[in-house]
Amino acid sequence: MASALLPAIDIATYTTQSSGLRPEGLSYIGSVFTKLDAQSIDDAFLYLQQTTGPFATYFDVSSLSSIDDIVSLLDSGAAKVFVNRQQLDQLSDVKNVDADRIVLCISGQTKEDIIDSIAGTSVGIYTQDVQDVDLVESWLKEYGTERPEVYVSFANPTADSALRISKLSAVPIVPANLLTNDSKAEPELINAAKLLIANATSDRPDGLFTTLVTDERGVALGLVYSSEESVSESLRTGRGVYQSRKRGLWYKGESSGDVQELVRISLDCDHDCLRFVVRQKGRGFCHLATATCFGQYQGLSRLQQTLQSRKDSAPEGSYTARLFNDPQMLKAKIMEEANELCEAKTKEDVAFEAADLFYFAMTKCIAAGVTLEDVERNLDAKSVKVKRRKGDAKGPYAAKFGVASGTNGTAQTNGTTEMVKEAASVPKSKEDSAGIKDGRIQMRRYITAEETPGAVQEALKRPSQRSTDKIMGIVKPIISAIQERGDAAVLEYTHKFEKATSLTSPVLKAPFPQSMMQLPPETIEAIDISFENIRRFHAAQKEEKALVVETMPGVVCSRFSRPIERVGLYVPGGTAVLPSTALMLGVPAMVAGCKKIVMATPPRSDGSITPEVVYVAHKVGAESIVLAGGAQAVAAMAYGTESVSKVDKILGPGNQFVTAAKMIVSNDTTAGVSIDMPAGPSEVLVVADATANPAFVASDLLSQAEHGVDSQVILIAVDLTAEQLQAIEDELHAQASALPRVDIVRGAIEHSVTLVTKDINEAMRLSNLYAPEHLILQVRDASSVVSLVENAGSVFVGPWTPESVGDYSAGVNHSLPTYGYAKQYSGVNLASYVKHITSSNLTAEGLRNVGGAVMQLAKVEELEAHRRAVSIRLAHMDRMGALG
Ligand SMILES: NC(=O)c1ccc[n+]([C@@H]2O[C@H](COP(=O)([O-])OP(=O)(O)OC[C@H]3O[C@@H](n4cnc5c(N)ncnc54)[C@H](O)[C@@H]3O)[C@@H](O)[C@H]2O)c1
Ligand SMILES: N[C@H](CO)Cc1c[nH]c[nH+]1
Ligand SMILES: [Zn+2]
Repeated sequence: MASALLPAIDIATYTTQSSGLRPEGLSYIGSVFTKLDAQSIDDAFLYLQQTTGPFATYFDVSSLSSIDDIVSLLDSGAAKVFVNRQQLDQLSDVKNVDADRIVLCISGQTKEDIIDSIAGTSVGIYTQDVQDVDLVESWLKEYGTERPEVYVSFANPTADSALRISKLSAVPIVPANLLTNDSKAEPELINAAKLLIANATSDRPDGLFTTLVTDERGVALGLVYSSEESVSESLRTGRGVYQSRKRGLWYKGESSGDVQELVRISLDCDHDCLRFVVRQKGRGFCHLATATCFGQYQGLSRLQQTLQSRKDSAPEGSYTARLFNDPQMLKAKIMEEANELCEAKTKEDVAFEAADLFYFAMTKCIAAGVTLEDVERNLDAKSVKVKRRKGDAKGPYAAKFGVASGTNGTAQTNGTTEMVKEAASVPKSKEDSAGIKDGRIQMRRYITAEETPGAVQEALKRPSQRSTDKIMGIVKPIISAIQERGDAAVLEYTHKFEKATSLTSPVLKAPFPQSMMQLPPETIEAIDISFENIRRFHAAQKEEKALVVETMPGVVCSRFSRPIERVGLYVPGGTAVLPSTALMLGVPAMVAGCKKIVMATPPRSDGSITPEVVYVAHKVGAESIVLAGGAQAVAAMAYGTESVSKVDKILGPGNQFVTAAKMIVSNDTTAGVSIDMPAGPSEVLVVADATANPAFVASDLLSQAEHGVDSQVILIAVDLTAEQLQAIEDELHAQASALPRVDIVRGAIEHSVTLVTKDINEAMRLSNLYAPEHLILQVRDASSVVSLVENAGSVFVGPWTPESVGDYSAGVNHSLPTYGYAKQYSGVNLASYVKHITSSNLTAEGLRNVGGAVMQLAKVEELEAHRRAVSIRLAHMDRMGALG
């Protein structure tokens, strides 16, 4: 359906234009028109990206030179493009471009000119800057209605010329700044309501227009009548306003409160029925308090209504509410139902299983604030795509079900190395580099010289984390519960999250029973070797002597360190048990001389603790082990409970709940506790040049990718050829496929990237920008590159230094800042366990030397007692003749 009226806008300024229709007023009409040139094309793409809702945008692209830009506009959601003859011919060769999305710009204004111009085409026509409206009117009349859609813009737009064109079923294009929704506005403005219904017909004696009211999904809510006045009022107020045959002008919901927000007004195909699309508020449209005048909503609309009401306030025991509160369970149900739908054979079974899947999928949508209308808008946007995807199954699914996978084909489908090679060849475009075309475990690739700096920065973004607000919303009540109910609350959360329902005490006090640390001798040996290396490296960081400086004769300043008395060490245990983290946190605490070491780690579901962790706790002299994880463990150590000892500082990495809890307690002045740093999902960045061994590079990337799906690994390839890059990618795919945690790796690799740089300087600039937790240098003369490192948690130099030596046994610490915090934080080291105290010690001579400066500054700050503390002493010295 062509629009009854096209407001013309300038996309760069229409949101701020001072007169005429603003964005909301325009949205009621539903479509806008804009003329593009080479300068405004970027604005157009941005506009299409940002504009949601009922706008259909028509672009005059006749002055653009690139046909690719025009196709991209259509692909990005442009409703129609107005093109010149040459562009029309070029577009006819492009697949998937529907003729009804093209309008031909014609120059002449006589009927003969027009017949010539549109010969051989069936697209709409646009005649612009019309001066002689009579002429256009006459050929429009002559043509009748059996003609293509016609769009007309005017050299001097007036209400009269626009109305004349509209009445002949052509579409007037009128500048938005001349349109108004207020019938009482300035006379020089053109009333949009008049234009909208100029071409509407009424078959009723009272002249009212039959009006169908629907919701955004097109579900009929009821039938009413409109007049020019009611349409005008509706546009002015943005509400459903109609013409009641008994009561006159009817502002829907004025007395009942069941008002309607106006979305859009349009005409049907033969102009004898108006359609109002509205958002109904309150109980519903019908006076009988049902959603529609034909009864309650059915099907998906009904499901949406029910789910939304469950989300707003669920009755006790509601299954849907349980799903909202347990995303893992919802995920499991969606997978389960998708599988059952795939297995269903009969018509009945397919309908039954599809209904189940819709229910769980809609629950996911409502939980995320997504409506059916949003989903349908998405479907509509996809349906107008010009550049169609092939639609083959993605790698793992293709491999599992033995079907075609992606555009390049892969080893999974036919096993030919030729095709694998083709898939891995250096990409030319971003789309090629998406890394998702086949079943290979492969990072996205970017050649930095071919990208803008912004695109490279975007590629280096960490995977998005759950919103901080959401995490805080989960963690705060846990912390309050621990503060209020101590041990009982800790146990409750451990029962809930760790499923360790048999546990009756949240703490295990030292000495730990030997039976809890039974280990194979080779494990004991490995822990002992690592323990000793970590001890040595951290002991060497000890400041044995105080730092002493005489700043002026007789003025001696010194600084010495003291261990923090009580430390709480969090050892993660969610996706993997990490006894090595117990070593990394416990050994420096012991070396620093912390008097009380409290360790916390989530217990296993049978209530026991990993024996390796108990063994390490024993070796470092821990006072106790808290058998809890997450925010509850952090809160218990921050505030103390009946059995958990309160600590002064909490250290250790963890997931988002742990990190959020650490931040909250460290900001609570009543807790009196500090933290080490934000240490989240593991990361590694490998810089490799042509001297690097592809197998080594791949193994280092994978060693951090296997930590969790939220891990991220980056390869910066310095001036590598396509073959060298491919060798690394082949290794990565082959090694990853053989790993027990391949599914986790796949998740991590999905948001991991390779950047191909020209030289080592560019590589290091990007590495410093990213500030990785671990930086691996596998380049020629790697030691000399260390001088270029500005930001990194820990650096691994040369081919014989895999990152995992640092994770376990070399001696360096593996508890390191992630998420770019290496720009301002150090990893855990001995200094993390001590505080520094300074002291000053002055002789009488010293006070004479520095006293004048002190007294003068105290005077400036008007702090007389400060000044006197010096002057009294100096006077005393004078009296005593201390210095003569
Ligand atoms: N940066 C470093 O130095 C470093 C070192 C080692 C590990 N890590 C990282 O630490 C992280 C460890 O995370 P993890 O999950 O394996 O273990 P974790 O011990 O940090 O978290 C597990 C705990 O999270 C809590 N939890 C889980 N789901 C919850 C929910 N829905 N609501 C409230 N609490 C919930 C539970 O109490 C559970 O015990 C990984 O990302 C790993 O890469 C980082
Ligand atoms: N690489 C992790 C820190 O990001 C630490 C670790 C423990 N075990 C193995 N790795
Ligand atoms: Zn690791």
